[in-house]
Amino acid sequence: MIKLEGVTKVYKTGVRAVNDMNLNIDAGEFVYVIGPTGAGKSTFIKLLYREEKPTTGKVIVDGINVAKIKDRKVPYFRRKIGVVFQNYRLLPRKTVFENVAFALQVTDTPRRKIRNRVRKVLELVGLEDKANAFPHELSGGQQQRVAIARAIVNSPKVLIADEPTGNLDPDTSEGIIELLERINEINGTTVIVVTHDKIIVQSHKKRTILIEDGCIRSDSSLGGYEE
Ligand SMILES: Nc1ncnc2c1ncn2[C@@H]1O[C@H](COP(=O)(O)OP(=O)(O)OP(=O)(O)O)[C@@H](O)[C@H]1O
Repeated sequence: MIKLEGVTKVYKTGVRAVNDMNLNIDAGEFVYVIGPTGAGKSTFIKLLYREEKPTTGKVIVDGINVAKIKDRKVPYFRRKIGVVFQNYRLLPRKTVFENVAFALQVTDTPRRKIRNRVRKVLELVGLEDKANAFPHELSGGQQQRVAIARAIVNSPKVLIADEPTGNLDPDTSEGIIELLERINEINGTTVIVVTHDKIIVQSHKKRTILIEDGCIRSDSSLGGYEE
């Protein structure tokens, strides 16, 4: 589903954020990406959803060479990939329902279909009773669940979460990770989670990729990592 071939990213400032990276992630995998601050984790995932283009090398997502996508086709490509961030990034003046529906409205889906689909994903994330609430009326964990619902409403093939539990307490974090695992299992979505949370990585025993200085230092399918 995801393939990196000799990928290097050098920013205009001269910083080499990703350095000759090679990687394969199969459809349906659940992968943690860990590493110290500044290691290149965010750059790695930005390359996947074409927020950045590689300086050299190839990034292939679902058979598509990401750097070759024409600018006007980027929105179509992005429907294959749902992205969730640490700070939720919800629209503050829209309700939970509207925040999730928004992602479908831009795709011209009929209204009835939108309603049914949004209800279904809100049920999956456990927020069916919060459809009419505004983001500020929700806890951090609930806001992250809305962000996840929004990210999966278009049924993407890949779901990327960049520090999804960074602002949450341990119990709430565990709930978010369990939800991401459920989406992986139920929908077969390929899930990539960037995290600093050692407890989560050590306890969930999923494939774990350690990035340091823009390189993959270890890649363990058994989960966990060596310090
Ligand atoms: N737009 C940019 N322009 C120039 N340099 C950048 C840019 N974005 C990131 N960098 C640099 O690239 C390197 C890798 O950054 P990146 O954000 O990918 O690391 P990270 O592993 O996600 O870090 P953190 O865990 O702190 O989020 C860092 O040295 C950073 O300063």
